[in-house]
Amino acid sequence: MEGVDHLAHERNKSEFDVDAMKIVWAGSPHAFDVSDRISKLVASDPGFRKDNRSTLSRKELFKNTLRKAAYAWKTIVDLRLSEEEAAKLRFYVDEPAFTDLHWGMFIPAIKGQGTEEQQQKWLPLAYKMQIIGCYAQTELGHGSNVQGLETTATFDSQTDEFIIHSPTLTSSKWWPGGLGKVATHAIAYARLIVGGREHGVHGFIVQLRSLEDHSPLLGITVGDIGMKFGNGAYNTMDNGVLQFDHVLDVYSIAFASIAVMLWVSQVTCEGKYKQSDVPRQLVYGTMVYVRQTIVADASCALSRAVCIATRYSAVRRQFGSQNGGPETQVIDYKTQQSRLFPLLASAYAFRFIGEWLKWLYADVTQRLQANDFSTLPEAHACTAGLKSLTTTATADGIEECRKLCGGHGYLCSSGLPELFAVYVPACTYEGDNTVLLLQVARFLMKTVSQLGSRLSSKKPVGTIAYMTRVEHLMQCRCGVQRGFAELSADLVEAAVAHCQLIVVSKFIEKLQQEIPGKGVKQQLEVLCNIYALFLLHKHQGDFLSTGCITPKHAALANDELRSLYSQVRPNAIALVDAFNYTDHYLGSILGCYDGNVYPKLYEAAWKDPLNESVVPDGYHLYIRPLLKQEIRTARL
Ligand SMILES: CCCCC/C=C\C/C=C\C/C=C\CCCCC(=O)SCCNC(=O)CCNC(=O)[C@H](O)C(C)(C)COP(=O)(O)OP(=O)(O)OC[C@H]1O[C@@H](n2cnc3c(N)ncnc32)[C@H](O)[C@@H]1OP(=O)(O)O
Ligand SMILES: Cc1cc2nc3c(=O)[nH]c(=O)nc-3n(C[C@H](O)[C@H](O)[C@H](O)COP(=O)(O)OP(=O)(O)OC[C@H]3O[C@@H](n4cnc5c(N)ncnc54)[C@H](O)[C@@H]3O)c2cc1C
Repeated sequence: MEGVDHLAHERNKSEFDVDAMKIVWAGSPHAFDVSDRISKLVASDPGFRKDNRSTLSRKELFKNTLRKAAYAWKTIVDLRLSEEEAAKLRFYVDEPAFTDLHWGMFIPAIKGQGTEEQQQKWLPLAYKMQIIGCYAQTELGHGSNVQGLETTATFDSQTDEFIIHSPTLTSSKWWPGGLGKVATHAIAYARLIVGGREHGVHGFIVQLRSLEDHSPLLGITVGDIGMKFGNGAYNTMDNGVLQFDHVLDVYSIAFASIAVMLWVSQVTCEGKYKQSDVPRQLVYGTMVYVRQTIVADASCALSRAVCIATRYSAVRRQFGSQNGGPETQVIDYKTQQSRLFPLLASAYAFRFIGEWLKWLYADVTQRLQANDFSTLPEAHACTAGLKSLTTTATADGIEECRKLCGGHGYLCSSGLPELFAVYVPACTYEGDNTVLLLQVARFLMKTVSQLGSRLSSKKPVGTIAYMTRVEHLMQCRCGVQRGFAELSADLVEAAVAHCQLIVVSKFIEKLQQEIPGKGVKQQLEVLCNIYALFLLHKHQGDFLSTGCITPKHAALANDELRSLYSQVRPNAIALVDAFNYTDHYLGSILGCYDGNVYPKLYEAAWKDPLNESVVPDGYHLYIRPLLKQEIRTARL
């Protein structure tokens, strides 16, 4: 029945202050206030409805996305929302669109790599959306290997301009989000050529389309690359293809012939290339920035799936009826708990590692401005490794949540298929996860000698076990006199172990902070222990081989895990309520707040266009002749 909370009995079991946990999850009272207010604003506005997406064609879907993006922008302007509130609104609208790349990459690239003069020119236009940008780095032939990009940018000292060109088919820009049909400008990455000499890959702001009639400019061929995984999902995004035919570009982002660059380099009016003494990898700075945002997004995506699966696991009953009594809630089965609760713990773990990574990025950015590059290698390794670890775990976790919901998890109305289809490219974009782990492995090879010293420092026992595991995995590999390439598969395992060590140790550090609210810290301690012991159980071979734990320890850890699952059980619904997601944002009948699933599933089925007629289109043409056929077959 509508209005009845079918999960009230579960909510009454909670042993902690849920409102206080909502603040912990949001990050602060202010952050909670903004999230709560904006999520409800979006949920209550029919202009942001999304329950019809699966019934739209690609063109209808894309046009609807443009409408929503424009409507969101009008809402932001009319309500004079702050940058923080606007970002939250775009998040809760929950539709991959060109705005992700405009706000998520184009603007950060100009802020991170542009000169003062370029920032003054481009940022006001971008902030007012008087230009729409994309990040055009990947090409048809190269994505992971940035130094293999083929697009060229040749400096013409006669005209003080750069000529951008796609010399081969494989140099076509391919994948940039927003490029296909919307972006008016791109930050295009190209090989800089000055005076016949090549100076590696740099970024250039290039106008693609007319601001008058949106037609591609002279020398620009641009379009969409076609349908992607899933039906709705990422097909709301116009990932594009772009070819340059000797396009004149006067706005290099990394170069300005008339402005001294703080960061990368400059090309003087006389056509001289001057490389300043900063690491060339600063040109990759935007990718580092986005990778740390993607870690925060992983906690959002995983928590969404876990919220759906947890609520539905409390609603769903199957088997176990005694004397005609109610059947057992599937959340009470130990197998369901052993699959679901580590994902719940991971969602919280990724939330806190995302907070730490945001601090690390801000710290390294501040140091860079003082020409202190000392923490750049660690920042790169951390953002690359944690992006890889959290997106892989989240993509796998969303799929596990679908399976935890049985058959109904496969319905679009569960919200899980769409969430999975939208989320899984995160394992590839912003760096293929294996390629990024190889970067971490390379960093570990260089710093493995320091691991030992870090072991001796006063660390909680749990962390010591995880540190010993990494050191052991590295020494087993480094000790073998074979090349990096030969050992790369093993070194990637050590890289994963290193990233898991970071997540566990930062979760433990979080618990050393003051955390207000009755029972809140206790719940987080349970979740931290579940995260750490679940991984120890999953990788116990590694831990046993270090000698850091014995088989008896491993067995005790498993017993403790079961006990921890029992401690989480009465608090599970409250722990997912703490995410404070509206039913609109969840987009899931199985995960609806009131748990009134079956009537909603049944009602939703009849809304499917296929049920607009009792007799389906095609019956008279195809089925009736089949049923009426007069085939004389002796066998039948
Ligand atoms: C619920 C749904 C949520 C949906 C998500 C919503 C929002 C999220 C927000 C945005 C996402 C939205 C849309 C998707 C956007 C996707 C955009 C993109 O994909 S942009 C393109 C991304 N491309 C890549 O990531 C390419 C990956 N490749 C590389 O980064 C590099 O090629 C490389 C693998 C790192 C190799 O580089 P290179 O060959 O130049 O260097 P090496 O020789 O390996 O190393 C030399 C040296 O430099 C160090 N180093 C490398 N990179 C960096 C860096 N970034 N920073 C600092 N240092 C770096 C490296 O460690 C080596 O050091 P040393 O060993 O000391 O020599
Ligand atoms: C949805 C989506 C949105 C995107 N948006 C953008 C965007 O806005 N802008 C943009 O510029 N790009 C974008 N991209 C492109 C994305 O950044 C690249 O696809 C990504 O960096 C992976 O590169 P690749 O496609 O070349 O993969 P490849 O490197 O070709 O990967 C193929 C396989 O080769 C393996 N491999 C590659 N190199 C090595 C190695 N050295 N050692 C071991 N294994 C290796 C990989 O692990 C993988 O298994 C997007 C991609 C997607 C899917």
